This record gives sequence, structure tokens and C-alpha cells, in this order.
Amino acid sequence: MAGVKDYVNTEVGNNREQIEHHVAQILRLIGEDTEREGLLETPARVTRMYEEIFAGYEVDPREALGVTFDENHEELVIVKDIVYYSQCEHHMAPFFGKVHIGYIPSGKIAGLSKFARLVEAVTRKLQVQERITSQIADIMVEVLNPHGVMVVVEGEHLCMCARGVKKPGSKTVTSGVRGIFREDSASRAEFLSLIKS
Ligand SMILES: Nc1nc2c(ncn2[C@@H]2O[C@H](COP(=O)(O)OP(=O)(O)OP(=O)(O)O)[C@@H](O)[C@H]2O)c(=O)[nH]1
Ligand SMILES: [Zn+2]
Repeated sequence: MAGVKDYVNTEVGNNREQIEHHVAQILRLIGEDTEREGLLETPARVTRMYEEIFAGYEVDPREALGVTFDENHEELVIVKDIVYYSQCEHHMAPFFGKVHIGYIPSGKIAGLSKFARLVEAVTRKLQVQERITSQIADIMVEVLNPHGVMVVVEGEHLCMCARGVKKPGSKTVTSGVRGIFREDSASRAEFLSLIKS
């Protein structure tokens, strides 16, 4: 499988010329001079950036988590502070932060790097934070069938900082809780205290 950085959106790659054309149009429409030196390469740069930041469309997130091992560890496993960058689907403005994933396996574990790959697969596209959170939790359940999953996502949304209500520093925190974590407040508390430590 390709490395996290190797994922590209081939749809963007196949439509490079058109995307560059439309980016140049937008530059003109906002009042820019597309012939000035600093902007000559900008449509091509934006297109290359789209190949990267929209690479999630090319990846099946279930496969990202794909390689699993049979193992008898039935205690809490946490992979925390997984940094993500995504784009809000309302404004196409970046939002970014950290994902914390905890699960209690029931015979099946995944390689640790695969959690970061799963996060890449669901965040590198137009998204809302709630959907990122529930997709990660649901795919964990589907692929690993664990006793429980808990996902916490922290996000800072530029559409709330740089424009609109202009509230820099405000953070959105979302959680997804599946299986045993729903009933067992002690497991939830253990997860929450460990992601803070
Ligand atoms: N629930 C949720 N809302 C989001 C997310 N990202 C952006 N938004 C919100 O999406 C909403 C879109 O609201 P609209 O009223 O259609 O758009 P708008 O006029 O640009 O809204 P303002 O941002 O309030 O100026 C805004 O309230 C954003 O803060 C997200 O990940 N989850
Ligand atoms: Zn937004």
C-alpha cells in the first residue's frame, strides 16, 4: 500500500488543466492580475495541493485499517494525538486538530500506523468534524469488531476564525462512542484521563 504521503487524487490529476483554468478564473474574478510573477504558477500549485489534500477520495478507509493481527489482548489500546488536516464542506476552508482513538480488542488488533492511515483516509476530503468522528468509530467496529471504541476529535475551523464569527482559538470537540464504552462509564473515564495525560 502507498505511504500516507503518497496518496494522490487521480481525479484531480486527470483534470489538472481544467482545474488550473478555473483557479486562474477565480484569481481574475477576485481582482488579481494572473500575469504578475508571484501568481504565474499559482493555478498549478493549487491543483497540486488539491491532489494532496483531496487524496482521501482515492482511498477506501476500511483498507487503510486493513492489516490486522489475531491477539488476545482485551484491554484498552489508545493511539492519541494523531494530527489531521481537513477541509470544511461548507466553505472549503481548512480545519485541523488531533484525533484520539481508543478501543478494547476482542481477538483482533491493527498495526499502530494503520490508525493514522485511517485518519488520513477520512480527513483528506471535504468533511464535517462530526462525520469524521463517526466514520472512524464505525470503521473501527466494522474491521476490528472490538468490545468497544471511543474516538475524540478536536478541531479548529478557519471558517470560524478567519471569517464569519471570527473566534480564533475556539475549539470543537466531538466524540464517538461504540460498544462497551456506551455502558461502562469507568472505561470512558479511563480513556478520557489517558488522552489528557
Ligand atoms: N456542525 C458542523 N458545522 C460546521 C463544520 N464546519 C463548518 N461548520 C459550520 O457550517 C455552518 C454553515 O452555515 P451557513 O449559515 O450555511 O454559512 P455561513 O453564512 O457562511 O455561516 P457563518 O459561518 O455563520 O457566517 C457554519 O455555522 C459553520 O460554522 C463542522 O465540521 N461541523
Ligand atoms: Zn466552514
